[in-house]
Amino acid sequence: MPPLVIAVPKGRILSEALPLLARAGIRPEASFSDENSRALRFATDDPAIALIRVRAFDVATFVAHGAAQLGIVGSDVLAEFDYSELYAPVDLGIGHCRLSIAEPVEMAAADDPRGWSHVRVATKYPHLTHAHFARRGVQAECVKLNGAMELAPTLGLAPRIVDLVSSGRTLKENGLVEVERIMEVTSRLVVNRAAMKTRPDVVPLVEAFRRAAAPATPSDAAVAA
Ligand SMILES: Nc1ncnc2c1ncn2[C@@H]1O[C@H](COP(=O)(O)OP(=O)(O)OP(=O)(O)O)[C@@H](O)[C@H]1O
Ligand SMILES: O=P(O)(O)OC[C@H]1O[C@H](OP(=O)(O)OP(=O)(O)O)[C@H](O)[C@@H]1O
Repeated sequence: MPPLVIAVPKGRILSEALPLLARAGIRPEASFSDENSRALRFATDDPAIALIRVRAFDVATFVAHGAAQLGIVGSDVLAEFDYSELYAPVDLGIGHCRLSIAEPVEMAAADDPRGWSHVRVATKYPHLTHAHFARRGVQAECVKLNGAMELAPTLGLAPRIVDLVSSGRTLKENGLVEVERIMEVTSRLVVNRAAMKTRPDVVPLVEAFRRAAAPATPSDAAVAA
């Protein structure tokens, strides 16, 4: 049987994913945690498990198509793609943020979201944005960007944005405020549904991730002390 491939996002999730992989008993070769390495596929100390490092938005695509059997991906990306081939059995409790609508501070002072009937929005999440506004009976026109959404209002690209917010610092430093939350986001373990049925090595690994993600209870801490 070929090695099981786990897709892990490069960028900000990687640093939070490393301790989680260690707790799940997955020990990658040293270059995996080196952001400067140009390698994309990495061995682990278990010849039956390999890791690939891909863009956060591509993790879902690799796993949905069976190119990787498991992956770590934000629930924002999962909701944006909505792949039926993906099963997301474990909330990994990392990558906490939220997807929100934001607009310039001055605009927010005189704006009432309940009065919106049509909005033009810059976002990396056109599907989620359309779906959210459609539920509210608002027609949304999306300008798709892949980053730096916060520039859109001041440069006249779109008066509002839909983007991820964590500390709120990026919004603040660009003169924007959050006016509505769309969803809370954490990273999930995703599994290719067909691989789950056909490969006996998938379920034990899902269980290893489940144990690795479980928050330590006070009694665990007492045992450890
Ligand atoms: N500010 C944040 N705080 C916590 N988690 C975040 C934050 N921003 C993004 N995330 C999570 O990390 C994932 C990847 O983030 P993002 O899309 O910004 O990619 P990136 O790490 O900048 O890499 P890329 O170069 O592929 O865009 C998101 O899908 C989301 O789940
Ligand atoms: O509320 P904050 O803590 O400031 O975080 C929010 C920022 O984090 C994400 O971008 P990221 O840093 O991943 O860069 P990107 O624009 O390249 O995706 C997101 O797109 C915001 O810009």
